[in-house]
Amino acid sequence: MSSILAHNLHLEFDFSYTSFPLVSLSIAFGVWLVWKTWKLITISRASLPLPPGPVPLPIIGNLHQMSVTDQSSTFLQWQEIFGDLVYVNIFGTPTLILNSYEDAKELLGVRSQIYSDRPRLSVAGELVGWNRSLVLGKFGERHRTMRRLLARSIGGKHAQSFRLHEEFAICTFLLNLLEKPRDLKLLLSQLTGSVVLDVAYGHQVKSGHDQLIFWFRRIVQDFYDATAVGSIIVDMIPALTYLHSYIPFTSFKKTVATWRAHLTETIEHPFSRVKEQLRNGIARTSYVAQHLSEGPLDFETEDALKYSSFNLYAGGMETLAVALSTFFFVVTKYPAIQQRAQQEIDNVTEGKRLPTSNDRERLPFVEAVMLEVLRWSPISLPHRLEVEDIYKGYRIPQGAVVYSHPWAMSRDKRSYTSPHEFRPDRFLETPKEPDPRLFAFGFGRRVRQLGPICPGKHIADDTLFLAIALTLATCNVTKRVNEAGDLIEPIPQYTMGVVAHMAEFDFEITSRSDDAIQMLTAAHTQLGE
Ligand code: HEM
Repeated sequence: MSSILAHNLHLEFDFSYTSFPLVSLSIAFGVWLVWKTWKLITISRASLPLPPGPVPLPIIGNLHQMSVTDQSSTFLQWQEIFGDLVYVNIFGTPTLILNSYEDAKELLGVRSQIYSDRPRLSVAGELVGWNRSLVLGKFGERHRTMRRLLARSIGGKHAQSFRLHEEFAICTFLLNLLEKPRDLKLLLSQLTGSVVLDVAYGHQVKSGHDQLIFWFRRIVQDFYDATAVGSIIVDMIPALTYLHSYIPFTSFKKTVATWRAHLTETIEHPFSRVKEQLRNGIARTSYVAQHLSEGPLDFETEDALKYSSFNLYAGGMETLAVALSTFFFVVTKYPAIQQRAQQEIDNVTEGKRLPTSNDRERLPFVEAVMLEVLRWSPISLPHRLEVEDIYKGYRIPQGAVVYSHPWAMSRDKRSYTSPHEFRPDRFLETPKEPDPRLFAFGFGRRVRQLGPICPGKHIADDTLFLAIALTLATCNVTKRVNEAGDLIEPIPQYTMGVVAHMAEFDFEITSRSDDAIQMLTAAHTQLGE
């Protein structure tokens, strides 16, 4: 046995010894081949064209062609000229606009591993501190930890444990709106702020002067200011970030310090309060309470929990409010749609109780109204490509900011007939037109939702449905009559910004019956404990 082994060893030695020059040669050839192939690939990659787009100017690129107030219209015009993939350069930052669902699904979904980072914002991110949050943080392990925590608490069926939170906030909203219809915008932001703060921290908003809502509104405003025109220059030329610290007495430094202090206060305070409530055994069900009560968390996990909880307000407050203001607009404008949906609800509840989420399957038209509302006013957040990519024969440079453009997807004639019409039946006919939830909540890895796709989409879906169903069940929304006695026809107008808002419009709201008010009041009292 041992001799066989020795023989074999000897043979092996012999073989390698005699062929040494040959082996070295083949290694050298292999290295040369790899180098040559790599060179060829990089040269051929570099020679690939960028996707088509408008001609840029030196230094500022296409900045001068971007509308500050109506970005979407500019994108739509470019789509007409250049097609679904449009490439622009904004002050040196390569930027790709994805106008079709298929391209967004492939790049941001299938290739999410390299397309899930967020653009760097020097002022709001690094200087103020938003870069530790979910929405502006670097895509990596910390981001994944946050997403795991969220998925385990508010993702999928877990979202159902917050339905009573949502009902309370909606009943409060409707009772207030019936008293002050002119305050729709304010009351909507109170409603949606209240839903997300209750989900995040178990905090019920009971008055218009809520301290937590005040803090959160303040940091959102700070964020908008920190990403406004002046700050964008710093974002484009990051070196300026460091310059600021050498310029003495600049008011900018003070402003940034104030923004930072606001952010810290808003992140720390509600989190500590839940901890205290847990110690005293009085914490309500919430995202933070659920995770903290599972036992002591290590430092990184607790920090991830803290930063992801504060992001729920930033992610959910305005988006929900925009969708609901679209709903109020369409029921004002299209009375026939309102009556048909009310009839459907009355058939199920017989007007004797309020509709709940359990009625959803028996309210297909109300569901279709909700889907059409989502289709009408979609939003998106930019992604950032981490390494160079090739797609459809085009080179997409590393660091490119990638925008999915959901307005183009929702108005795409290839997917929707008469896309500019508000027509809920499109989701009831056979074949059904595509469900807008496929793009309205963004793109990313769908499996276990670890990519940047909206983590609050189930909460949003539940809240939208409930708010729409409860409003239709208890209220009549009508056009206002002007002094000459004519009906004021609402016109759909959006003000574009980070999120597109429905411009204010005239409407009247009355309760459908005394019973409706009683049911709302009873639910509000019962749930507000
Ligand atoms: C109608 C309502 C809503 C819409 C249309 C919406 C839509 C979106 C979209 C398009 C994104 C960007 C996804 C991407 O990067 O591709 C997003 C992200 C996000 N949403 Fe929502 N959302 C809604 C409601 C909510 C709610 C209620 C919450 C919280 C409970 C929430 C929390 C978030 C957060 C935290 C992010 C950032 C995720 C990340 O960067 O990983 N959203 N949402």
